[in-house]
Amino acid sequence: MIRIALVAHDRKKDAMVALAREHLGFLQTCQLMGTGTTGGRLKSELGLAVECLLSGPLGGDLQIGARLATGGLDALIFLRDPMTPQPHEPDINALVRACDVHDVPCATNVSSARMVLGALQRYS
Ligand SMILES: O=C(CO)COP(=O)(O)O
Repeated sequence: MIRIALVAHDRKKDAMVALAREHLGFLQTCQLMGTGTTGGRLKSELGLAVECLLSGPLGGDLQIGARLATGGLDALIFLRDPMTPQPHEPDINALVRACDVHDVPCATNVSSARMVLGALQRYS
C-alpha cells in the first residue's frame, strides 16, 4: 500500500481538501498520515482514514520527517504557504530536507501534487 503524508499550511488547507477530493478514489487505497489540523479536515470533510499526528507548530512536521527518514513514507504532499512566516520554519525546512536526503517525492504546490499523485496512481 502506498504511504502518503498530507500537510498544508492554514491558507492552503482549502486547496488541500480540493486536491484530495479530486484524487479521492486513489487516496482511499493509500495509507495516509497528516499533521493534526490538515489530517482532521481530510477526515471530517472527505471521510478519509488519515493517521493524524501532532499539529505542525507542535512537532507534526518532525514526526513525519522521522517516519520518512526511517523508510515509512513513499511521498509527501506539502502545500506550503510561501507568503506567511511560520513559527516552526526550521521544522518545515527539516521535513523538506529529509525528502531530499532520502530521495522521497515531495510536492509543495498543487500542480506538482497533481503530477505526483497521478504518477503514483499509474504505477500502483
Ligand atoms: O503547520 C503545518 C505544517 O508545517 C501544518 O500543521 P496543521 O496541519 O496542524 O495545521
